Amino acid sequence: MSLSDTVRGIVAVDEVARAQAVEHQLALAKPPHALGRLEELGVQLAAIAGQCPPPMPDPARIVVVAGDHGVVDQEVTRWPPALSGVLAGTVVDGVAGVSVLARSAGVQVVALDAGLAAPVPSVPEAVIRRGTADFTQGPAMTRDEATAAVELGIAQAELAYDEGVRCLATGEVGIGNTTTAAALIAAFTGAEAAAVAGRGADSPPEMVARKVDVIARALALHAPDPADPIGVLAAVGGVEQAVLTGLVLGAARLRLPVLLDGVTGVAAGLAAVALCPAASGYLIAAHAGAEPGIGVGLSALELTPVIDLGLALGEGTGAALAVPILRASVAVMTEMATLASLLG
Ligand SMILES: Cc1cc2ncn([C@H]3O[C@H](COP(=O)(O)O)[C@@H](O)[C@H]3O)c2cc1C
Ligand SMILES: O=C(O)c1cccnc1
Repeated sequence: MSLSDTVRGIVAVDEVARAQAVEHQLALAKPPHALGRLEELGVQLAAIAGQCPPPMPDPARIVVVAGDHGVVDQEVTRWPPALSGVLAGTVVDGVAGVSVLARSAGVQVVALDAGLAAPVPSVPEAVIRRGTADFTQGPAMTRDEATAAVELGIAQAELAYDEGVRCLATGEVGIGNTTTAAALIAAFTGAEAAAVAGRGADSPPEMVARKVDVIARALALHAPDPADPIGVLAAVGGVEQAVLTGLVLGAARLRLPVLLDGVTGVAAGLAAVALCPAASGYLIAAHAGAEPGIGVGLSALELTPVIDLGLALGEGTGAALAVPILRASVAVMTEMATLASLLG
């Protein structure tokens, strides 16, 4: 489905089911609110599904989108760009961090090369462009490429739905992508470059200072307009964030919960909500994470992360770990006795 049809097809989450779920939580055999955030998650899942109690978010799938970033020319990462393709292959081979954590949580992982600089034989490809341009010199990609990337993500959500998936999550690999994600978060929230640039994959302090300068220069060069989200993605985005924006919108259109993982997932969530505010109710922040852009983006989205384990790996690792907690929130609503049943 096209971006415009998808945006038109997104309806806000169901407030009737939400109200029923709030009542149901109060009726369960526990003091009111005693299960804390677990109760809020169950309520949100009910509002998303339009059903109380909500269905299990199973099977869940993390879509790991791989891309490369021209801005690595500005020395914003410690790592060689060739590592992006190697990491994507590791995801396919089932031995990446996200592969291990997803397996332990019973969560599916798929990898997709949407923008690696060079193909990797084992990684399925649907290439928007082979590496973006350095956004300190010009736009990272064209508007048409950004739109095609978003529509690729929408198609990934639709494919997952057709294969029975009932919870989606963002995942990524791409050396340099914490710089593009931070630039997007600054563009959508109005935050200063210094508030969003972080250590990424273990950048030393002088490199983080360079990331601040690179992001500030890009914002000054492009003056991205948050009211034009495709323009923002094209100017300072990466292919991963653009595809994952579509994954989020596709999930919302299909009324599936979607976990935002890490700084790239948060950037995609901001872009999706800028394109369609009604999508916001479908978003669940997987984890807090060490990247400062995550906190900045999540406050703008008014989301509270499910877990906080100090993760700084990306890939979708936080999303894998959050899925069992979503399941637990559903189990409570489905299986727990009510106070009335106990007290007769
Ligand atoms: C061995 C290794 C495994 C990773 N897995 C995910 N990332 C993460 O780090 C990269 C972004 O960080 P930066 O912006 O600093 O380059 C992305 O590939 C992201 O997925 C990794 C990074 C490394 C080095
Ligand atoms: O939190 C993230 O998303 C992250 C952190 C470091 C490297 N890559 C991603």
